[in-house]
Amino acid sequence: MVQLPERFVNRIREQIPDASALLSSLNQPSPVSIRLNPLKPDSVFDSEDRIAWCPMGRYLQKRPVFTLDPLFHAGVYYPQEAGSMFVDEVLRTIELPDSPVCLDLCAAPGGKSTVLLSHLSGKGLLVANEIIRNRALVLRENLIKWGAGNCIVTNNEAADFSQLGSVFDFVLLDAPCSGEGMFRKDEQSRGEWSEENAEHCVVRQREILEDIWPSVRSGGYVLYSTCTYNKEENEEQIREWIEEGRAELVQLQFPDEWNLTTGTGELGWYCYPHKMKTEGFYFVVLKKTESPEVGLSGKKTGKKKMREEKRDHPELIKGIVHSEYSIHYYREQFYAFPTVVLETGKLILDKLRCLKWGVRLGGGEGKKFIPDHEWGMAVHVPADFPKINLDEKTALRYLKGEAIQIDGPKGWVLVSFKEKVLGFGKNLGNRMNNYYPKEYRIRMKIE
Ligand SMILES: C[S@@+](CC[C@H](N)C(=O)[O-])C[C@H]1O[C@@H](n2cnc3c(N)ncnc32)[C@H](O)[C@@H]1O
Repeated sequence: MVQLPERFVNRIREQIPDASALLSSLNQPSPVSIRLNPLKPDSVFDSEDRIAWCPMGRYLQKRPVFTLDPLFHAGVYYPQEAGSMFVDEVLRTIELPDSPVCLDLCAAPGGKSTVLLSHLSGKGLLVANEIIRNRALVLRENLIKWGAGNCIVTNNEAADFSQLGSVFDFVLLDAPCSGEGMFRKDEQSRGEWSEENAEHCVVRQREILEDIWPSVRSGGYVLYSTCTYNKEENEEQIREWIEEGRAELVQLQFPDEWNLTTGTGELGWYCYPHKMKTEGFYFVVLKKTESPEVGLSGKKTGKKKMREEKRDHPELIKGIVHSEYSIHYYREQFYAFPTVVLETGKLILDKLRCLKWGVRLGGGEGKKFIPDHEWGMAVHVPADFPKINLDEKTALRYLKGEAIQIDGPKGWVLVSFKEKVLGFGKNLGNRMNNYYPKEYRIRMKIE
């Protein structure tokens, strides 16, 4: 086992009274937990223990091989560390408008974005952003699986958002950090830790917070979180914001039996693994008191404007009767986007680098229209195609990208497992062409 860094151990001994208990908990096995998707309800894991602060959260007795479970690929649940699920409890506590515009600024791989989308339950809009492109692609994959249509995925820097004006009612800033809270779950993170890196994180977090601040509307909320115990990256990071009157601290209260620990000066909350069945996690909620708000910037972005074109809707799309979504055509693809937040959606499409915008329905003229995988997975814009339910073994073969034989109607079909959609296929009669995206295919050997 990789040793805990000595300087970390020394600091923890100075920082917290029950340091020995914390340090020895880091050599225990990590709890395994998942969060169910309320948009794709299923009774799987019904008998497992519940997580007190997150109604959809479950502790599992042992770690399954998630890759080999078709329900995981269908977006029925997301494996997530239980401390991170406090985002759910916070969202239930604060008051947001009816159709809130939310941002998850450092979102990949997407765990907390799926909490936000579950909470929004189709209302408002979530912009899930990730600065590193490859990670942003993983984020997109996970959010496509989750199935919510009221979502945009962007690949931008925090400062880019200021072009939108003070548009966000809620910003989640799950900051890149020194990762001490992951020392148990991910041993490698012990080797990557250094004091210099932690100092570097402090500077970077500060810049991100400063850069995103103008994008929060006055009266809006910022949930700041990290997975580290280092108070310089946590309470010390936001103290100034409060002292300077830029924000006020949102007072949260939790039942004593949950065993959360307050940060110094009661600034925020810690999940400590020796006191709770979680990894290390810190969170604090700020309410922006500063005004005036920032207006839309007319600054040239260098990004080519996305021009919407008029096109007749192919037969397959005409079938969608959905008053809450409107259909748009950009660069040879049809998209469905929630109408109440369309203006914001178009603004984001113009100014930022979007990797996902509402629900991509597909493209191609007339009979040659090819439905997009994203449409198949979406719950808010249901795709009305015949469903072919597969057994587990065949479902895994489909997820590996194999051509399979099915007994069903010819043409486009939705392939499912236990009634949960996995993707599209085109049944030719003697075999079905597999339209499961190449980049998402299972590469693992299946016995
Ligand atoms: C703690 S992880 C996010 C985990 C994610 N919120 C979740 O729940 O799955 C922090 C993310 O911030 C991204 N990041 C790093 N530097 C950044 C920057 N300067 N601005 C915005 N995001 C950054 C990292 O690439 C990383 O994906």
